[in-house]
Amino acid sequence: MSFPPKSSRIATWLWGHELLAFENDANHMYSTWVRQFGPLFKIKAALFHPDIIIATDRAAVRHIYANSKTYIKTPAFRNQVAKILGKGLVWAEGDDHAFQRRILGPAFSAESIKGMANDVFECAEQLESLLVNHVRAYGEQGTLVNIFKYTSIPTLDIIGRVGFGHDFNAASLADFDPAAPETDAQTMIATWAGVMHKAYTFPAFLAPVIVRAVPAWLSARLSHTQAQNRISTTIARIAAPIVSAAQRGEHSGNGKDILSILTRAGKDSEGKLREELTDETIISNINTFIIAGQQTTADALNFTLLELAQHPEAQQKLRSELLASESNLDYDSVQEMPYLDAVVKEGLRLHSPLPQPERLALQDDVIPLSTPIHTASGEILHSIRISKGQAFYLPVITAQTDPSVWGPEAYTFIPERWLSPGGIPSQHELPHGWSGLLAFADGPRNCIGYRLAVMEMKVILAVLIRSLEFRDTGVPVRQRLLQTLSPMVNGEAGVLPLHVKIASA
Ligand code: HEM
Repeated sequence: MSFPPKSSRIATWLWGHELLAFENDANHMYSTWVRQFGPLFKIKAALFHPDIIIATDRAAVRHIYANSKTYIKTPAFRNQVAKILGKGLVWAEGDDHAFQRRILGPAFSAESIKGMANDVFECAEQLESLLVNHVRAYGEQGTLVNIFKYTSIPTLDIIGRVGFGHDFNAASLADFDPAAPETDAQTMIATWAGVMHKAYTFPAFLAPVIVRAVPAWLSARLSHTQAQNRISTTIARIAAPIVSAAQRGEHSGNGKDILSILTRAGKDSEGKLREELTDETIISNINTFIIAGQQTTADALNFTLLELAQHPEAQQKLRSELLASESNLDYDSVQEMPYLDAVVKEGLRLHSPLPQPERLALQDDVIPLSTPIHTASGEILHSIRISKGQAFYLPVITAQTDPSVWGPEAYTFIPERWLSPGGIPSQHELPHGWSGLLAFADGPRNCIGYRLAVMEMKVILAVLIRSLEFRDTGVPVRQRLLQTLSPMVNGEAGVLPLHVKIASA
């Protein structure tokens, strides 16, 4: 298997190829190397760790995701997850994961998500009025807005409401001092911002590299882990009494939130809550949904709004589709809008918020390949043997922008490609995953919240684009992997300036 060159500039003896990948935009180096070495190659890991396989080969990725009991999340990652999210769905492996997934599944079915639509619309409309009022104060020409500060408002409010019937009242996030947060929502977002602002520094590169090399007790002392812990402490404090009430059958939600569905689905044949469904499991999962579902969806919205600002013709086309709708916007009308659907898919293709899932092989295995490897001795390999302990990175944006699959305009935002016959590669050229993408991963551990995420994106974009116009400022925006995919401007993380004005019909 090939390696990128080992010149000291590219692979240093101490940091392998990992530092270079970390310093560049998310997946950028992997995309460069895929063009040179094909969709499966090895990189040198930092601190003398064994080499890591980078895989975007669709048969290999499908095999890895499908065999989730053989390819697990790395122990270092799970240690962090246990402390930050608790021992919920993201942390669980094997039979425990299968149990949790079975119990939680009904809360994320198509029908359950439809039942959450009113909450999603209300939160989206609240953001719409907030922005409209803000922008209107500047008259017709509108004003510059750091949209990054606004997209977390509906995504946090939605997950609070549909998660456990709690209102975070996140509107105050539009204007607050992160050094002196006053509400739970402000504490959580300020903590997240603190983590993100450090996440592109060298210590942040070092943290996971050290975590995989040292025992769990030491990793827990890293400030990085401790900061994230503050988010889960806040969530646990809010969630604990609500969960206890739900366990007693006294939860006052509207019956359509995840907690209500979970406590209904988690009852045994005698109507008693199954004992495996402890308060701790439920609180860990509420925590998991808030952290896994809030910033990811906000990131997807940030970058899709940036693309729409940079492609005014696409934005106008979307607005025309929204305004042409004869009925008021509701769950059904939003589902039926083809251009909106194409915009969401194109946004997630180019800007997947979790662009680098990783896995570790628990046993020796043979992995099938869709692109055969030609060895130096002239052999053609249609599969590769790997050994127990082999680590993998599965770069999502690299796979979804590979010009050998998506063509010469692979990196360009073209929603129309999803609407014209032959506009996207044929099914056998695409990975197995939602809409032929890997944005929500694949297999038994795919994103359980994908339907909710897609509905949130559709509703929030629909509500914003019908009344506001977003324009690019021309400032270069980088997309760095800082826990999730984050915009960075002039070296500052969490900044995405867009010019916003009231839309003319
Ligand atoms: C655009 C938004 C989102 C994206 C792109 C996204 C992406 C992903 C990806 C790639 C994974 C697999 C990670 C891995 O296995 O390494 C994942 C897992 C997960 N996601 Fe999402 N997600 C989004 C929104 C949400 C939402 C809204 C929720 C819940 C409310 C959620 C909850 C979860 C959970 C619980 C898992 C773990 C599933 C399991 O291991 O069985 N996500 N997500």
